[in-house]
Amino acid sequence: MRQAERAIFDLRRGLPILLRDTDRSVLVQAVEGLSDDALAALQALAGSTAQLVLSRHRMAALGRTVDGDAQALAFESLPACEALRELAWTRGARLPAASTARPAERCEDAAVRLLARAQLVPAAIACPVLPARAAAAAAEVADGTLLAVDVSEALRLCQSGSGQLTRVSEARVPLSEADDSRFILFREADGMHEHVAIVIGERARWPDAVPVRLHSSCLTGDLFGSLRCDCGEQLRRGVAAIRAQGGGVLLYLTQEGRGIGLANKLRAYGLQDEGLDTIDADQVIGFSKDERTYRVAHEMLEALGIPKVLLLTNNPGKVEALQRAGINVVARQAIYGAVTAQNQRYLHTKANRHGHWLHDLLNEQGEPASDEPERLPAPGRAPSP
Ligand SMILES: Nc1nc2c(ncn2[C@@H]2O[C@H](COP(=O)(O)OP(=O)(O)OP(=O)(O)O)[C@@H](O)[C@H]2O)c(=O)[nH]1
Ligand SMILES: [Zn+2]
Repeated sequence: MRQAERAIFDLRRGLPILLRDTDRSVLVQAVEGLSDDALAALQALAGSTAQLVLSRHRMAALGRTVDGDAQALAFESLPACEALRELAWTRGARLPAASTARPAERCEDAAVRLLARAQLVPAAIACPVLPARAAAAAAEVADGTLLAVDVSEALRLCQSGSGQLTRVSEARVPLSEADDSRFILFREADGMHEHVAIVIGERARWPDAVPVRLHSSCLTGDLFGSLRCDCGEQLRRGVAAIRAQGGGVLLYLTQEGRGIGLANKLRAYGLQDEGLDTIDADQVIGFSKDERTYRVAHEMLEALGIPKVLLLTNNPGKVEALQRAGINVVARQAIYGAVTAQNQRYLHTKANRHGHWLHDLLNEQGEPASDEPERLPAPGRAPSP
């Protein structure tokens, strides 16, 4: 999958890539960072008029419910870059009347998925390469100017991730809440994403069902104590709760902003300041309510030899994902941060629209009612809230 992984870097740099299917090739580029000159150059190389490809979440934000995961929009007269950007992620933008939408073909679909994986706004410019221009495009591929990627490979990367993790390095790192901790770093095959397992206490003293927390990174909350979310407190309380039970593991997953990346999370915060909730804000930028998968977490638990866990979370999705992957989640323990004036709305949205188990906390309006572990049904059956 090397070409597809390389494509992510090119897209992030604002370069075009060539996606190749069996019967067609399409030049694609991120709308984010696009200039009018780059757009003209792309169309000249392909010999075709560009289309705008948007995710179905963005289409929904534009008021269109559509089939499929992405739509390709054709215009009677192609808008300038600035207007394309507006269509890609500005709130309140309207589709021009003289535009037609059709379900994206494989290349266009892969373009949007690659952009999401690159943590850019999932909106692409796509120009099918006309037969008369195929030789010119091939020449750019041959001299290394343009990266060509097989569309099946790109789709595979986006669907399943980049394969095996490598355990890279480790060290003892005493923490204020757990002075007997080790950090073990894992790297994904794409070389881009790294995740850390914080192993707390002596393994011989761990409970049979190992206390585990999956924590998705949140720069603003974890590092700076942002009051907009509950992450920072959950992180520290998570370490302390694991320590208090004799030790276990906190997996610190590089999944900033529920997988949309910091740049997009800050865009989403701007939209929340205009009145949208956390889910609708992500949708305006083109994302689902949660872009995370927990395949990496499962692989890390396997690498560490942990088949049976007590999971510290309020998120039913995490329990389900680990159970589906074959980890025996025997119990679930609530892990709360404090409710503040600034994060109250966010927590209510998590409870009401994400289905997080936060109602006890929010009803209490203060300290949690209970953080006793709650036993879960055997895998295969849905856990009760
Ligand atoms: N997109 C987006 N992400 C956010 C926002 N606020 C916090 N996050 C991210 O949400 C994630 C929260 O991660 P976790 O605390 O692991 O997960 P959770 O789904 O809340 O589940 P538990 O804490 O285990 O109950 C982090 O990646 C944060 O960066 C927001 O307003 N928008
Ligand atoms: Zn946070």
